[in-house]
Amino acid sequence: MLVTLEGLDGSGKTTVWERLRSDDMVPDETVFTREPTDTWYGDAVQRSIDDDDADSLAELFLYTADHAAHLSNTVRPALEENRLVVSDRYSDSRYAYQGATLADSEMLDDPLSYVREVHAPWTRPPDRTVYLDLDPETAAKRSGATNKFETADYLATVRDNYERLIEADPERFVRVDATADPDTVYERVRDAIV
Ligand SMILES: Nc1ncnc2c1ncn2[C@@H]1O[C@H](COP(=O)(O)OP(=O)(O)O)[C@@H](O)[C@H]1O
Ligand SMILES: Cc1cn([C@H]2C[C@H](O)[C@@H](COP(=O)(O)OP(=O)(O)O)O2)c(=O)[nH]c1=O
Repeated sequence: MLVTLEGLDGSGKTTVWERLRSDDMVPDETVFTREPTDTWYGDAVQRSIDDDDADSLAELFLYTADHAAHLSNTVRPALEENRLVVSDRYSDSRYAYQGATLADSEMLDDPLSYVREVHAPWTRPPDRTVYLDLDPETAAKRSGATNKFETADYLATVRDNYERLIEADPERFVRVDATADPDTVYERVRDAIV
């Protein structure tokens, strides 16, 4: 089973993901992974994140290349062995974030749909997605605004995009209130996974 953790920067995904790794209730053979990945593809993505002037379309394809390699090298092999895979960010991050960065593009009427279409023929959708729901102001504050994506204005558009994704696929998503205290958030996420 493939479970993904999604939400705005600062919503607490990595905090939960780290804690799940040492939880006895989570099967030992679980694969914990993330996007951007810790590979040279992920390094290329990181360079783009750090470049305030990066071309938005080029950036989409860097993230998408990283996703393709992540699927073939990590996610699909683990699923073939019937292992639980827990990914800190995955395809919905692209739909929500690049859907927002491309919002001003004159070439695309509906960037979110375009990014989904680019993935559709070859991606492997998650079986369950835990969405850590947080308002953009708190998200920007918690994340420390360390990169170009972490402003409340931009994150508001990203959040609207996540809402569109949830509306289109309500069965897959489990919404968790990320303003709750860390222990409560953690228990709700774990209950959604095991
Ligand atoms: N439930 C919570 N309440 C308050 N602060 C939190 C909570 N969960 C995480 N944090 C803090 O918010 C910041 C961002 O958390 P992090 O797990 O890195 O988020 P993300 O991976 O979603 O960007 C960290 O300083 C973390 O300690
Ligand atoms: C995976 C992914 C991340 N991002 C963005 C979100 C983050 O601002 C940045 C780095 O992701 P990440 O390291 O997960 O940041 P955080 O822990 O703060 O949530 O990349 C995208 O824009 N598209 C994507 O497909």
